[in-house]
Amino acid sequence: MQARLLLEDGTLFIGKAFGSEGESAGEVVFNTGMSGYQEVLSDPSYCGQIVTMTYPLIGNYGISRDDFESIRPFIHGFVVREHEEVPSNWRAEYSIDSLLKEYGIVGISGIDTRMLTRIIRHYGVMKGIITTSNRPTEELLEQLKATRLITDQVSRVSTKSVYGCPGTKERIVLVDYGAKSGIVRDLTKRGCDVVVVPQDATADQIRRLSPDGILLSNGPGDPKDVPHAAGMIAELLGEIPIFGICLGHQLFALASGADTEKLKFGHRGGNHPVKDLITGRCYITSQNHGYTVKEESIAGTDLIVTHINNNDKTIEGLKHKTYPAFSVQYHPEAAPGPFDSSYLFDDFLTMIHSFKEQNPRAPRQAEIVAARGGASAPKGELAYAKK
Ligand SMILES: NC(=O)CC[C@H](N)C(=O)O
Repeated sequence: MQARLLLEDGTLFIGKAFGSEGESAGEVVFNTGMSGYQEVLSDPSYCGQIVTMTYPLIGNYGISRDDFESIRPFIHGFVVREHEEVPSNWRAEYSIDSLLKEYGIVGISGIDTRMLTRIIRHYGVMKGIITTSNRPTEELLEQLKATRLITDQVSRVSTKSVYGCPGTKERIVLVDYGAKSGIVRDLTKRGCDVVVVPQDATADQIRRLSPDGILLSNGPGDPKDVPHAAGMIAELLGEIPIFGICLGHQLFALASGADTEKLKFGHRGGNHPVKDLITGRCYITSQNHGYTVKEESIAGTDLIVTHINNNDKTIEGLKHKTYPAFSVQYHPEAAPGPFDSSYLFDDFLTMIHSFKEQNPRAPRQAEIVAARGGASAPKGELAYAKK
């Protein structure tokens, strides 16, 4: 069956349909990973986007039970050069075609993904629509131009209720803006007692869980579409150690008074070089983001830039001058991508331990709060107290 991919600028690609039949619009982005398509498909941060893989052969090792990064894929379409229907790998349980069909995701193969990627690199990310229908192209283009892309992705992908991944060590509240399983894996591997909370959890709800640390997860869309997050983060900053990843990093920056902006075509893939400005060392990182923290917005805040991207020099890491809080724009949990940055989870735990040593009362925040009838801890009570 034929499928078409039409871009907002009128460029039309004609290819073959795979996955589900139908029609789907989204923001067209590209990912440069040479493998890891299953993790890409199931990364909730792609909610609302049509993803094209620049690597030409996709599907050859199939889909396996263990490689999902969330409970289901949220992407709005999948574009590949060549799609392999018959996976050959001992871990494969079914094909990418079956996965897309199961979740109603429209795919298109057989198009020139190099041309598509060059268009996006040149003109920036834009809206697109994939269809298996026969509707006239002019009609589709009009519809696409009038289409407003969704902005409520975070509430679509976040958990609706609190759940735990029990452990015996540090209690980490993971705020789920669209968290990848890899983050939970990295925490539970270290023995952490992980409690996952919905994206709109309030500071008081989080305090009541007595966390030793808070992890702000990755997630889809524009950080400014999650305005309630900044208030929660600002309230807990200095009271409980915080680590932000990707969207979590952007939200931490906004909560600290910095600003974010959209990149022309983003960073998506497993080979982005990031420089640690403190040690001078370069790390190859896994990335998936379209927004970034504005460099000029850092001045006047209490943030320090710790990492930059070696390709375009954009901000990749931040830390707070006084409070126990840091964040990275990339993915230390990899999935897919290199594991070079997994040490950041150890750094987070080290930060938690030193904060505890300096603030022996800190783990009993919930009691302090309860004793005050739910009001937050008084300023100045902790060494890292807010100004
Ligand atoms: N993976 C992420 O968390 C992405 C963050 C944000 N949605 C962006 O595109 O920049």
